[in-house]
Formats: sequence, structure tokens, C-alpha cells
Amino acid sequence: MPMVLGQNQYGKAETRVVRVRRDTERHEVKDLNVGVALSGDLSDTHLTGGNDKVLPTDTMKNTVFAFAREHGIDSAEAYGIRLARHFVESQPSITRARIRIEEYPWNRITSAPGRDRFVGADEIRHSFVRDGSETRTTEIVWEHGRARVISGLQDLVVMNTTASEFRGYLKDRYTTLQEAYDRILATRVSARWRFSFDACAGASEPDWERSYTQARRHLLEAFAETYSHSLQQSLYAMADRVLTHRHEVDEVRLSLPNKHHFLVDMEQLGINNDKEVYYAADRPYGLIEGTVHREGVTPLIPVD
Ligand SMILES: O=c1[nH]c(=O)c2[nH]c(=O)[nH]c2[nH]1
Repeated sequence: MPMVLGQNQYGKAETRVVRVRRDTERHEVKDLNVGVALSGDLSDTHLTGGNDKVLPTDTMKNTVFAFAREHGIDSAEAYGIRLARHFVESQPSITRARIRIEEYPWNRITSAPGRDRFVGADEIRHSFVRDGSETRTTEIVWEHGRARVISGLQDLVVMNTTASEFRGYLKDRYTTLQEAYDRILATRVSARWRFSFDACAGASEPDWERSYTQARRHLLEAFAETYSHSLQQSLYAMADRVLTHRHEVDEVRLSLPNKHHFLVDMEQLGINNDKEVYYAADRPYGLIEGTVHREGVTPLIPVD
């Protein structure tokens, strides 16, 4: 029975590129992990071994570095769009390019004014500290002359120490959970948001850096300001807040693990534990996921 080659793509994964801008003494850093995946007319290489339509993955890696030097990295999104477009427009056999980028944020190290000869105002102009575990993400797919851009973040860990309940839920013969009137709500936010931006229309690109900082701020503020009856309700409030304030975004998808904090029962020890000492459980954990989008818009962020 003949077999058929199905979906296929190839590329260079995890090229780590760090770009330092040295235009002034106040250096700027972009620290990225770039994945390239190309697809198109690639049956020959799979079926006959003919490689004449195959751009080596080594070339892709070189292009990632070369574009960082030649065009700079103003934002992961602008850089990724340029790369994706380049691969499709320069190689007839390539019809689709997907660029995935993780960005690791660095903050400036601050110092008391005048303490160091490198200090400008209250910051050291070439010293940075990695900003926790959080990463910024973007995925660009260039196909049929247009780009789809989905940006987001991962591993943003947040906690409310009150203003969270969970009660009134279904109960069956297996339910043992006690209703919570005042609990800790903690999660590790994974968020993706899709831009309405369409590169082919020649529209000017959004201010990607500002868009990211503002979307992140709205997620955090909505998490903190929502009196939560469930993590599901917080999820909706967070996504809704981003859509309400960021008009360049059409759709938001969140994945929120419920990082359970159980009050330690100290009764047998004769100690009254009045919502002070908790056991932070590692697993299992509830996993709350959902997409919120503008009415009339087709949701396109993959559900995985
Ligand atoms: O916010 C919550 N949502 C749930 O669906 C759920 N289920 C559960 O056991 N605890 C919680 N908490």
C-alpha cells in the first residue's frame, strides 16, 4: 500500500542570540532563543533524497545572527516578522515560515548615585540582572504574503493572599473539598495574545515593546483587583482587561495552573493556625485554560 508524506516542516531550533546595543554608554540587551520552522515544496528531500529545494538549517542559524547585526532587534516581533518574510520571499520552495522566539528579560542593576564610575543617574549602564523565571514569547507565521503574530508570556508567578473564595460547586459522593471563603490564590500565568495586525496590508506595525509591557500590566492588575470566586473568573477578568485596553489585540488565551495552598491543620499540636501557615502543594494541580476574544472574530490561537 503506498504511503503519503503528511505535514512536514524543518528548521533550526533554539538559536540563542544575544544582541548588545552600544550606540551610547547606556547599553541595551536583547536575549532571545529563536526557532525557525519552514515548510513548502519539500517532498523531494523526503522521497528521493534530492536536496535542491532545501535551505540548510545551518544557513537559517546564520541568518538569525546576521539579521541581529544588520537590522538590530528593536523587538522580538519586528525581528521575527523580518526573518519569516525573508525565508518565504527569498526561496521559491518555501511557502510558510514560522518563527518562535522566547525572550529572557534583563533589568538594569541599580546602585547608589556616584558610587561607581560607570554609574549614570542611579543605574549602572552596562550591568544587568536576569528578571526571574518569566519569559516573553512570540510566534510569527508568514504565509500567503501575510503575517500572523501571537505574543505572550510564560511563567509569570502571582499570588493573592486573600480576596479569593471557592464555594457553591457541584458535590457528588467523591467530593471532600471544603468550601473556601478566604483562600490563597496563586498561579503561574501562561498567556498568548493574537494581534489584529496584518503585515500585508502595509499597516504600520504596533509599538511591540509598549504593547507587551501594557498587556503584562493589565494581566497583573486584573489578577490583583478581581475579587475571585474561582480561577476561571480571574482568567476571564484578566483576558478581558487586556482586550479592553489593547485594541491591537483580538484574542487572548490563558493557561492558569492552580497552585494550591492548603492551610496546615495544627489542631493536634494544640496550635491555632488562623490562615497563617500553608502547605504549598506541588502536584497535582488544577489547570484552568480558556480563550477570550472579540465578538465576531474567529479564534486562531491553537488550543494545546
Ligand atoms: O478556582 C478554582 N476552580 C476550580 O474549578 C476548582 N476546583 C477545585 O478543586 N478547586 C478549584 N478552584
